[in-house]
Amino acid sequence: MLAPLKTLEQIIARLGETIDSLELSRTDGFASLVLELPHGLSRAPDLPGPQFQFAHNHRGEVRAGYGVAGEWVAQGDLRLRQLQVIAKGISRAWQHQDPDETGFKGFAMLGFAASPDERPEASMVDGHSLPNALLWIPELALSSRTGQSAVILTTALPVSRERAFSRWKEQLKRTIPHLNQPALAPLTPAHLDHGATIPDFRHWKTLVATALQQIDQARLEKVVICRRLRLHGHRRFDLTRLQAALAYLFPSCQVVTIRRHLASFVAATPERLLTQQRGIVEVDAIAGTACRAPSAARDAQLTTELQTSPKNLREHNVVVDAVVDALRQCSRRIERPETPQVMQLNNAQHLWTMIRAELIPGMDVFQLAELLHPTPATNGQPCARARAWLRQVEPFQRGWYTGAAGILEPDLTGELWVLLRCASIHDRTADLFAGAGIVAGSDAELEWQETAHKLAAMSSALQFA
Ligand SMILES: C=C(O[C@@H]1C=C(C(=O)O)C=C[C@H]1O)C(=O)O
Repeated sequence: MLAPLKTLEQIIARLGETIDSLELSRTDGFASLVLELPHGLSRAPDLPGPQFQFAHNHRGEVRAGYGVAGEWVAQGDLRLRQLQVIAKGISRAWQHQDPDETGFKGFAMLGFAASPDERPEASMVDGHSLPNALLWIPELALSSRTGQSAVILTTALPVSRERAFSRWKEQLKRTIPHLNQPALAPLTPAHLDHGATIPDFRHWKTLVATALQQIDQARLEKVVICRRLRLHGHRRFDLTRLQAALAYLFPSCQVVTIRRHLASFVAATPERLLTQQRGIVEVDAIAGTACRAPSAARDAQLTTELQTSPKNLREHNVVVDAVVDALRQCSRRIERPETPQVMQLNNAQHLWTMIRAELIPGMDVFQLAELLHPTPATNGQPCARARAWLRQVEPFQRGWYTGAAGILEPDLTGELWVLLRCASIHDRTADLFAGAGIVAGSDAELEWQETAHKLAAMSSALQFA
């Protein structure tokens, strides 16, 4: 493998050779230059400044972005439509040059809070962080898939050659030397102090009882109640170690890190809101949860109980039905498996149905997100009533927890992940979030335990950070 400084020299030389292939004097739009990296990436470095990262161990995929070539924020019921209009404009005027024929392209990050009308900053540990909805084209992006990888440099137009060259060179200098650094020496697992959980267990029981009344009166079929747990570490949480621990513990999950200011939002989520590739969309319906057991026999028994539990199947089918209803509005054909599979993670197992649909022409990620978000996996059914009820009773703001984030391709297809098993982290403090679906037959204590298992995904990884 080339030494990092040698790689840096080569990439800067290649930038000099190829930059003139871009039409930097065009009056608007964006230009991206894609340059091959000599080796694959297992993860992207954590560097100061704005950055995002999506890493999926099993898929062997990493996408990361640093710096800002363009960013747009929105809030309110029209937030996705407003960002869609902007993205359509960008899509029409986004030039790419890929002189090394890597096949990679520039991309944006799209993410949004659970609710269109809350100001999530208030819920973040340091009091300021992510806007309600954000579309962000990074100045330097890294993309790696099955051992092949590229760095993608992007600029807004028009720009002079000198300015683009010097900005890109600076970004390369601060990033490339940090690629594929040896793994950090492990630390001893840290003790974490548990701060408050909101709601506390007493309040939780009242919330579940009130939800069950709503369900009994047929006002709601399902609603997802959440809690927030604050943890304090004895050392500053290190994001590189945290990402490595999450990737190791949850190799089939998407490890998401988003940082704009001081606080970072980190998730290891098993659930896709959607993957759109050309005319096909895939959606994960995940609902109905059991814990894992150390003994294989007990674990298998828990799996069977989960698969045959009427309460869990009811909770699950509400989500599948809602996803299918949403997709009917934009699809020619929908494939809906008859029985759910079980998705096993090391802290929990879930009923999981993957729904695939052939889309009518002209659909994009924004329209699909508008149709699908929030599914009853994180909100409830009926959707508007569950939302209104939660707005009244939920004792904290969810922020980006149960929102979604992912990658937007220049053709407006892409992939969004539901932001679960996550924390907002600043210095030594982390706010963790988890929820559980309440349907007829739910038991407050068991649902509380379920949230404890879900919280353990992040808290066990934080011990190693
Ligand atoms: C709400 C969460 O998880 C969701 C709720 C589930 C359930 O109630 O069984 C399972 C998976 C997720 O769709 C969470 O992890 O916080």
